[in-house]
Amino acid sequence: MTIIEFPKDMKWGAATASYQIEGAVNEGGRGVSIWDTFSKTPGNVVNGDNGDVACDSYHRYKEDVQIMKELGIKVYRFSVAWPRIFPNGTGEVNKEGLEYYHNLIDELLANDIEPMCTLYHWDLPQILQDKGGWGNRETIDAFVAYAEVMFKEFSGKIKQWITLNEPWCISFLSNYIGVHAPGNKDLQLATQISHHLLVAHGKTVQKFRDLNVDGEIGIAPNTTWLEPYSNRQQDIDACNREIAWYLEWFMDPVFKGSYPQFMLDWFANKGVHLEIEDGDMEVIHQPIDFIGINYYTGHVARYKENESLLDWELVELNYERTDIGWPIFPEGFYKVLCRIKDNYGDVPIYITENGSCYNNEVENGRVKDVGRISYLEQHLTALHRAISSGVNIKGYLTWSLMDNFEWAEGYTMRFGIVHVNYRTLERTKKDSYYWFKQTIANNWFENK
Ligand SMILES: CCOCCOc1ccc(-c2cn(C[C@@H]3NC[C@@H](O)[C@H]3O)nn2)cc1
Repeated sequence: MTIIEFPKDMKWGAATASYQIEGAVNEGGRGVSIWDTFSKTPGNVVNGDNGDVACDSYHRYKEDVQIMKELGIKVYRFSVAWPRIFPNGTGEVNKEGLEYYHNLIDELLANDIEPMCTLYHWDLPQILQDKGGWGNRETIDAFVAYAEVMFKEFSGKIKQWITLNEPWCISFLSNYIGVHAPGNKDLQLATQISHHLLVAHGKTVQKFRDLNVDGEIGIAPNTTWLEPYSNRQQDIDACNREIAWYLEWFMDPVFKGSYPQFMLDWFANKGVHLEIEDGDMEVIHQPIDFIGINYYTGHVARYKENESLLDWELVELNYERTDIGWPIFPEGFYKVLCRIKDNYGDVPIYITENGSCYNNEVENGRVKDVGRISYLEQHLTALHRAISSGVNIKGYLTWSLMDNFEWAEGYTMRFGIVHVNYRTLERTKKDSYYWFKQTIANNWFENK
């Protein structure tokens, strides 16, 4: 038995996102988002699920905040739906949208919970997509204008801001692989979008500084880990390319002011020509206050010529998997955090998403999600190893507070520590909720 104890100032929290929990898509003056369009296009989402109702948090946020308060979290990460603030993407501000988020934030503050606000968690106003979306440089300034309204409206209430959630998903998953909205399958477009996203991030950080907003600002890349199957250089290089595709492709421009040259060369060999305007890299290279790191899973892989985009293949070693099929790979969590420290030094890091999919249902009023508790034990141990190795971890927010709309998987995949009955919208705290509550209260847990 080993006690895993965290630093005294560790901030514990939970995370959600607007399109995944709010519902009320036609209320409060909200405009249409690309996920409304994508989810209602047949074949894109399992069972044809969509976010029309989701967890109905738009109406039930007070109940949700009480669940957070009982949990004992210090910080709650949520995202703002851009189409609630600018229904048409730009132009007239929707006051009802601002009012909803004031009500949510006031409820959090009244219960001594700090709001961590993600400005963009994938629900782009459809009207902007109709004009090219993130593939159109004009969307950059539309995003900065939206962020400016949010900064001016909520400065003083929100002290931690995240510009973009998972830029790899926004660019490559959604515009090259094509399984998320808007569903393009174009490497040139996706790579150019990744650049526009970084410019939007940098210009937003500049605006944040210019407005002298009280608080901190960061960005939340999603990460993965590929462990080389052998110590052959080709296996090591192949795994490095995939890890860099999620991490250094985005964080090197932010922290070093340039893209990784080996990745630029790789994309050039695939016919990609990145349009970089004068001053773009300087704008992207704005100092930020923290990084939000999202980590779920890793794999073992090896080089395979002409296989997929980056010439690697998975090697099946029968790791235990969660119900969504992702291997349970806590070693990768530890290693990617150490890689971030090696790359970028002591930048403060919040784990803004880590969690697992287990689809246990309610039985006699209880949800025995033992798999999720085991996942948390393994990944919090990996996190503790990283802290012990000198990684500057400031907080851990689990994904997710509650079961919700898991994008292309719809409602079939449950990531919450609170179960949601999507027919009745009843919330049921899972065994993992009580385990996490005790861990937060103790600031330690026992590894058996
Ligand atoms: C068919 C080929 O497919 C290639 C990989 O396809 C995916 C799909 C999904 C993910 C994915 C989903 N999540 C969880 C979310 N993070 C943000 C929050 O909104 C959570 O819901 N993280 N990563 C990655 C890769």
